[in-house]
Amino acid sequence: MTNHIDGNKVADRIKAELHSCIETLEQNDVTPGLATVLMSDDGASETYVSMKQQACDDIGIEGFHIEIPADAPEKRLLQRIEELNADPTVHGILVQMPVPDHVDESAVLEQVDPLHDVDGFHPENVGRLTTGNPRFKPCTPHGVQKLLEAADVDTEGKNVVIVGRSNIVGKPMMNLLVQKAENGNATVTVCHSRTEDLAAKTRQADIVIAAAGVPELIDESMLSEEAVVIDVGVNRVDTDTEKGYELVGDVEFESAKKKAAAITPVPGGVGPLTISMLLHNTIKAAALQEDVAVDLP
Ligand SMILES: Nc1nc(=O)c2c([nH]1)NC[C@@H]1CN(c3ccc(C(=O)N[C@@H](CCC(=O)O)C(=O)O)cc3)C=[N+]21
Repeated sequence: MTNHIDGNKVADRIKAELHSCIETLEQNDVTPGLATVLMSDDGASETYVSMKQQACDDIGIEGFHIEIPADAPEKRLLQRIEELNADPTVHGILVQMPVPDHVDESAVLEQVDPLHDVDGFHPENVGRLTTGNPRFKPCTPHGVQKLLEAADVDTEGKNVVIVGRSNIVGKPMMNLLVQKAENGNATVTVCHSRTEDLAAKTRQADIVIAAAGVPELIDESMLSEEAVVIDVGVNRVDTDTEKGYELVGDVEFESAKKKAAAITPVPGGVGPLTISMLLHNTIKAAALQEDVAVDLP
């Protein structure tokens, strides 16, 4: 019987656990603040940013939403980030990716003060993650760990195949899973667009984490019996429905669920955890900057 892992349920539990941290901060006259910066014409980015701001409202984090025209010069974005770094009411800063082609992504990520970098994308925070002493775990990979934990899937000694090598999911996911730590200690293979015979690799996996951004790339034929399947895909496929698109994962869900011991859906799987772990990192940033001890879940 396949275990359908309910991301919304796990995300709601984590948000409930975060409430006590917010109360501790309030008792110390601290209101955590998260600034989201959007410089994009992409509809998906607007959706995600509004979801993040809504989640902040729900939990009591003060949200600041900044929009910069997609055709503005790069220096306008860099200057705005500099102002946010210096704003005492802002503890977390997230610049929604992707940024426009004319903007240097690395320059943007390095402009965010590492103590405000709630994505965990700043090189200093990537370095701390890879050396096993993370300040901020990137939200989606950390959310995947929370889903595996909730599904009682132990990663120790398991063969994990990550499909995708992005800086925001694949690579940090690999780093978290190889660490000598709880929810780590796995043997990890990272596959990507140049991998030969992908199916041969994924069929060896106890756990498959699909984060390639390719709609329905993984199907039943590519899985071992009782594999655990985590679908990180958030692909918008155009349809003639009212919404104009449907959200499709990197896994062909109806096919994969025939073989998987546990599987996450899209939507309703990893996405909600990305949001919850962003709230987690924002609370951690406020606690660090304001020197308040909180007991994070
Ligand atoms: N600096 C930065 N940090 C990010 O964390 C970041 C980013 N840029 N750029 C884009 C990706 C994507 N991302 C998602 C967040 C929530 C859902 C989510 O909650 N999705 C819902 C469905 C939402 C819908 O209906 O479209 C679900 O899967 O249930 C999905 C994707 C964060 N990202």
